[in-house]
Amino acid sequence: MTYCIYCNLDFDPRGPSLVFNFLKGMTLLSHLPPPFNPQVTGGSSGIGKSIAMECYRQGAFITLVARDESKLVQAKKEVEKCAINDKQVVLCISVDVSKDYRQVESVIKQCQEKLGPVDMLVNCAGTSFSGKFEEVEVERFRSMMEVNYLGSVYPTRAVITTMKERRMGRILFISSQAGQIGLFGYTAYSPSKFALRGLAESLQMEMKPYNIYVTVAYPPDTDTPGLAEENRTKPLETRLISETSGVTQPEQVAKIVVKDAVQGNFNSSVGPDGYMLSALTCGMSPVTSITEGLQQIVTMGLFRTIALFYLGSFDSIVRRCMIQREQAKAADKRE
Ligand SMILES: NC(=O)C1=CN([C@@H]2O[C@H](COP(=O)(O)OP(=O)(O)OC[C@H]3O[C@@H](n4cnc5c(N)ncnc54)[C@H](OP(=O)(O)O)[C@@H]3O)[C@@H](O)[C@H]2O)C=CC1
Ligand SMILES: CCCCCCCCCCCCCCCC(=O)[C@@H](N)CO
Repeated sequence: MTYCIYCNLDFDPRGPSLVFNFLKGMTLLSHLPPPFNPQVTGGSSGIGKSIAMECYRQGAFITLVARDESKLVQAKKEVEKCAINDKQVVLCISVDVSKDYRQVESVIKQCQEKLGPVDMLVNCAGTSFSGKFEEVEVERFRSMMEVNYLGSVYPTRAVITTMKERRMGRILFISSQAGQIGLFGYTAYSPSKFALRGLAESLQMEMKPYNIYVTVAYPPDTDTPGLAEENRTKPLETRLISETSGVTQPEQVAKIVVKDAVQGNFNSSVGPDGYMLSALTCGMSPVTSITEGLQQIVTMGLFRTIALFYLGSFDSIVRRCMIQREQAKAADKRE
């Protein structure tokens, strides 16, 4: 038995029976009240910029974090156009979120002094790369983990203490559908996005009693400068497989993920494929509403059946591309 400092009662930290905890785990959440003060890493481009604009439209104070100062200044102007009152401010910080933790911590501290405590951290700084495993430079495996994984750990670590003290906060991680399934061409990228899920699940279990809610978003291909860059090296197989989920607009992704983060939902998915993937890969991830839990239970078998068809078609794409390449090679030799 342990003595509880909050309620002055002798109590057992394991709590009551599993059945009771099952119901308690799904307690309804309180929304983050506006105006909130989000810090958006990767806020100078693509999905991050759209998220900043979406928050600004809801009356938020924003901090944009990225490396390139000219892109930050341009994004600040675009975000400011979405203002709904004249008290709102956009602050820009130029820092590499993946390299030096001390530096990340110090700039975040400075900006909290100016704008007050961050109550929502959006980890969107990231980069993608696709290519065949044996053709990906070895250094790339490390840089992906640095930017996409450590680049989310560092800012989170820098804001969490204040959030815990204030008993309030939201942490949003932008993973990807490629963080739910491993696909041809994503041997360097996918693991860095899967890693965010492990981080998010562990962090959520630690933070829940402090009223801090963690959200992981899994967008499909989204029309951004980052995607255009990735498409320059994308293998045919990766392109054909990704087409299954189509291309979304960053504004649509932003609307969905901001709503989910404000509500405190753990999973945030975009589109019907995204919904199926999230239900199918829910595993032991936290559940944030009774409806969500029931939907997962009821749909699991059906979605796995559908998934087997998808997997079959992906394998067939890979096989056909290989045959096509070998035939082209043989024809080249004959000439
Ligand atoms: N577009 C897509 O199809 C999808 C994207 N995602 C994920 O969403 C996130 C955003 O993607 P997208 O909008 O396409 O990307 P963009 O390339 O358009 O934008 C990336 C942003 O991150 C910043 N950034 C990159 N590296 C660092 C760094 N080391 N330190 C600080 N800031 C950095 C960039 O600014 P700067 O270079 O100046 O630092 C820029 O603001 C990524 O994590 C990506 O993996 C997920 C699913 C689909
Ligand atoms: C029931 C089962 C349903 C299965 C649906 C499967 C759909 C697979 C499509 C995967 C698309 C991967 C997008 C990666 C986006 C990304 O992160 C990069 N573009 C970043 O730039």
